[in-house]
Amino acid sequence: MHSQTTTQSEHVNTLHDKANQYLTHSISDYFNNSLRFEQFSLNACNIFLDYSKQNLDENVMQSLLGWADDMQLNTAIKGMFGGERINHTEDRAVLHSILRAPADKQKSVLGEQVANEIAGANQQMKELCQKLHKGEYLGCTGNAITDVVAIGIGGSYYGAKVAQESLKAFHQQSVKVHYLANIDGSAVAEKLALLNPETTLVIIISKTFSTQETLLNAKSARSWLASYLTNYDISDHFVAVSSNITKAIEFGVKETNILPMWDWVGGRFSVWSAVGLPLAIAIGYKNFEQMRAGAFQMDEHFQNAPFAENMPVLMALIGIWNSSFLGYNSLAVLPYDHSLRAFPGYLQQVDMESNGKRINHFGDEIKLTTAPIVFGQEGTNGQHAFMQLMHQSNEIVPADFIVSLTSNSDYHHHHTMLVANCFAQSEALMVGKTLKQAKANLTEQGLSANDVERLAPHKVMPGNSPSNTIVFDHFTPKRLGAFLALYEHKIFVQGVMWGLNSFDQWGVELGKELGTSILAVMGGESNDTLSSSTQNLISKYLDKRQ
Ligand SMILES: O=P(O)(O)OC[C@H]1O[C@H](O)[C@H](O)[C@@H](O)[C@@H]1O
Repeated sequence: MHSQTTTQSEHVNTLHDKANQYLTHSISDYFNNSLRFEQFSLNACNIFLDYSKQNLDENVMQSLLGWADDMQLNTAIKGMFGGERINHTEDRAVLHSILRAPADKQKSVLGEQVANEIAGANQQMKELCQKLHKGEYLGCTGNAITDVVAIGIGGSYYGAKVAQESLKAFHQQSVKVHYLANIDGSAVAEKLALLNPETTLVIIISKTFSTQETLLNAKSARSWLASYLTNYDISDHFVAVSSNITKAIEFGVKETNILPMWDWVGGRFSVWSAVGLPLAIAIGYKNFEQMRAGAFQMDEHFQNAPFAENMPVLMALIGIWNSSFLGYNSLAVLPYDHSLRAFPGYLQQVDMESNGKRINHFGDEIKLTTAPIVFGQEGTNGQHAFMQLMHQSNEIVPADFIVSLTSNSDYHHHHTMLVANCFAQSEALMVGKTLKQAKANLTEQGLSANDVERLAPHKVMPGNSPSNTIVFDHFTPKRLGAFLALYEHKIFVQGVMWGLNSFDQWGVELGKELGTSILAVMGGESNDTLSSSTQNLISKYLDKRQ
């Protein structure tokens, strides 16, 4: 399916030529066209995208869309949804989206047997949720489970965590769901101190069941349970979600308490599978299904809307224009919504772990800048921190402002101020402030001519920073599903355009390997391949080790 490299398209050269000219184009000037906002915004699945504050026009869009055709984006989309093994370095299909599709679609793509496995896993999730909510899941001392600790990291953590926080209004009161991801012992101690072992269920989530952090945290949780519940069989306090059933059983999880995963669901896209179990427990299985339904709605939009009106495709092309052509190598993700405060962290994994690569399908270096450095924080906190750099440094940082029109709380006047700040920031980043304006402001404030001259340059803001504003009414499970799928597909499209495999993560694997080797050195093994810096740091640690 990979018929050509990114740079073989003539549109790429055209876009490079255009970029030089657009770099000095004022975004504000696009608004001389009174239809700018109408023409550069769209609605899909109850999510509204305003991209009128981007530094592009119809001309650039046409080249980007032409390039998408050259890269056979349409075929690539069909390939992914149809179950082609597009993750070619691991020889796997990429089918997280099938988990949110109706059963007949699952059957036609995966066959009857796997479709039945999916249905079985869903049934298992549903029953477990119901049992917990009714207080019928009992711990070994006969008390009902009241708390669930989900142990997992990366994709086996972030999706469920971010969705659970976003959907607070839908939380079930009967069971509290907690997460443990970091390997730091302080995190473990803090979490376990809140819990009663008699009424705690531990869900170990690991696709491979070999991730160091997850296994160590799970072992510590097991010791904690065992030390309190001596003389009891604690196996009912464990549930596992994994594609490695053997290892989960070896750990001590009952086979009937293991929910499956499949190799065609990538970790960072796995919240739609049983990896979403803690989330389903937190919000109820019906709401979890609604979230899948929302994502399916976005899947349908993505597969059927013409590219010029296709939200994930447009967001992908805009992002590529910014990073690969205009040379803006970062993306600030700024949710003006407290419930989405974990979203920047989640997106860091989904985006950077997917597209933070420089080699194309043919094994050659990609001649374009690929994934941006994604960072962000909830508004307005970010305004009092890194946004200074966005206004006045010599970096241009494109931004995604994400804002809910309705408040999640009764403090409506807070919400008005929050939204006002969001709109003010995107406007200020675009408009900036000229030297002339800065001087006029200072003169108005009554400063002496000398002070006006001295201070004015410090008050200048270059402006012209592009941004998207993504707007929705408050989150429902369905809308959140659509929103998460929007970013998933955006990232997929970007991978196709850059000609890279968005679904492996060899860089992360190297860290895991070295982590294991260094742990062995700390345990007494010698390893002369390590640098003297690392050897000495290990010695320093060993000198102090308690
Ligand atoms: O689910 P696990 O096998 O424990 O993997 C957890 C995580 O490990 C690594 O960080 C991978 O890069 C992630 O994509 C994955 O989600």
